[in-house]
Amino acid sequence: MTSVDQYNLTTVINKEEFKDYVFVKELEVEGRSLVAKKALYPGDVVLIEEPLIKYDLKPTCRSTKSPYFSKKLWSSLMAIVREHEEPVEHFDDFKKPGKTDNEDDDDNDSYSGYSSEEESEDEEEEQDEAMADSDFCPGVPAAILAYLDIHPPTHVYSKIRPRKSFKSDDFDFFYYPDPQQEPKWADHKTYQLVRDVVHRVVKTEPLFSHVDASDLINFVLKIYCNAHTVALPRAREIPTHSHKKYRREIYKPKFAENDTYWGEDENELVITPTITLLRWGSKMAHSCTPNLFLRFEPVSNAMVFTVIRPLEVGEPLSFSYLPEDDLSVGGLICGTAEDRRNKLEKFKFFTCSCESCMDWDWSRGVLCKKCNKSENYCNRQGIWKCFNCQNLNEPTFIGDREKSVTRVLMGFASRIYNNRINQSVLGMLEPYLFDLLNPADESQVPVPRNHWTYGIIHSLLATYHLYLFPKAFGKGLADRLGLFEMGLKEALTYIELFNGSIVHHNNSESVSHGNPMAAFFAGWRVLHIVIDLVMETTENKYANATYERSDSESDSDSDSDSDSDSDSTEDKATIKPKQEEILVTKDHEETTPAEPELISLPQEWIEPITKISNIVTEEWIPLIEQVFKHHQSPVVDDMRRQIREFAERVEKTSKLTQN
Ligand SMILES: C[S@@+](CC[C@H](N)C(=O)[O-])C[C@H]1O[C@@H](n2cnc3c(N)ncnc32)[C@H](O)[C@@H]1O
Repeated sequence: MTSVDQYNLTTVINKEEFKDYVFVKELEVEGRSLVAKKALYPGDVVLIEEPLIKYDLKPTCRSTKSPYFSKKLWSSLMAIVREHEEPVEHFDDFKKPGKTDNEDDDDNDSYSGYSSEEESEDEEEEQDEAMADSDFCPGVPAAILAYLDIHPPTHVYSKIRPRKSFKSDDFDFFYYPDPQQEPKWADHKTYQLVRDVVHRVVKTEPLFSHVDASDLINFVLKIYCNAHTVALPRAREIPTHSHKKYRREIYKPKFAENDTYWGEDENELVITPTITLLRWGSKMAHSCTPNLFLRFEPVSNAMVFTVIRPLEVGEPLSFSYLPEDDLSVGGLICGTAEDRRNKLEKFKFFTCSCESCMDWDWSRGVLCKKCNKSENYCNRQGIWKCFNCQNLNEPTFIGDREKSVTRVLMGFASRIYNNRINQSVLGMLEPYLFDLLNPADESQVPVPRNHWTYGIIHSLLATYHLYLFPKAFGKGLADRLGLFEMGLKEALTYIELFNGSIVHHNNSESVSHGNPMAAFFAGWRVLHIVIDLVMETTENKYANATYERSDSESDSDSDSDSDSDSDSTEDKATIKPKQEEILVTKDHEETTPAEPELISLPQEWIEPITKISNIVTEEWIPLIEQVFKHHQSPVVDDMRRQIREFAERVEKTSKLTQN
């Protein structure tokens, strides 16, 4: 074991704690890694580090961040990479319920009820996007462009001042697959792609004529093996209702000082992906159930690594190299262990041997053909076993069915959460998702309860019933159709499934921990919709209202108000809450909403909402409070405050109903 102060610590901001908390150790499988020097506890911040290099993954103009960017060069780099890479499957390809992969979808318009003009514009947009992003685009072009920051082409752009000057050995500290050391890498497809692309770029692009091809190949490989992708928020939209507005008012000044990269409300953020390479952050092993949580703070320009579960002396520190979001297959939330391993082998050059990958794949429970329970799991060797009847039999669902369910779900999720939902997708969503759970075609296997896709189906259904449908067709109609009750039960199913990861597996056969932070942030997507709905529904928004009437209005309009149609009524008439009763203006323009008059929740909502509230307050809040106890985040503080207000509101309004 070696002390970290034997090495260069210039990029480390919390040097004292870092030296006190970790050692460098050569591990048998993971190689050089950081291990705990003393017992560590949730909330301990082991490393705060500035990146050695940071650049845009998708540069769009010449800027201080991308001084060598030009549209021509970028298109040329993208075209070279695409020429060398294999075509990839995209998830946005929908088929109707009951249709097989090979059937034509030419009656799509009559099914969705939308014009073909609108449809074809969407298709064009999608094709553009599919062209723009592929497995190695824009990753490889962006890394190649970033290399010019380190080795500037002085012969062409003598006027561009380098952003930062690098020492000749700055990049020696990073692992990369080197075929000269280990000949097996010469056959790795990603290695071959990078090698061929770089040779072509150096040969054909004048800006790269001074570049040593093998140094650039190594640099791109070091980026792939060691760098982090950080999604920074770029712009924020105006909040829509007073509760959100109030939240934003208190949140805005803090946000300007400090920020985290996973954002507050994905629907309101435009994200710009940034690549960062950290000298020490890159020395931690990967785990699919990591013991550290990683976030970026733009103001201090630093990555922060926080402990999320207790670590014993000598235990390796780990974080996830894989995406933690709920949109990427092969990340911590979506996909199977096999998907994760394939991704790590392709992009990170290793076969994962973390505790989760050595365990049974608990995210992939499929139906046992013998006992018909979704308790059949697979191990690393591809052996299936039923944990209910112990049978080692051939399971159902895996193969084409699993692939097509995955493709459909990720297609919907990507459209919904990237704000690319049109009316055609909106029309398909519910029948499609219901069909996955109860297929009209009896030869199709329903999605099993213990398969990861079951949770995603419920998150999408909850989003549809609680948010998308009411937004498109009105809350009154959603209420009359009982969609809120349905959506709340779906939200509960989703949150209960994630709670399994928050408190980790208690199955006696399991050796792996869960993914509490990833589960918390993915769960938030649905939780915040539930919170907004409950807060809005339990406030009497007409309590302090005045009724203003314009002269032109006829008397017959006056009786048109009813609870269930409140949205449309609000549009037509002029019922306005009194401004001064909503916002109490204080000396320094600080605004506080007036105490709302509370109204009861509908009786049928109470059970699912109370269960959701109990889970998040008893399990999630203590976890978040521990993890952020030494290093606060305004984004998480705000989430926590919202959860507390929600729990209080649920308690108060459930009593109202009981009275
Ligand atoms: C970012 S580097 C980690 C530091 C590296 N060991 C070094 O010496 O610089 C990633 C490499 O560490 C090893 N590694 C990290 N996590 C691993 C895991 N869970 N299973 C197997 N190898 C792992 C792999 O060799 C991988 O390519």
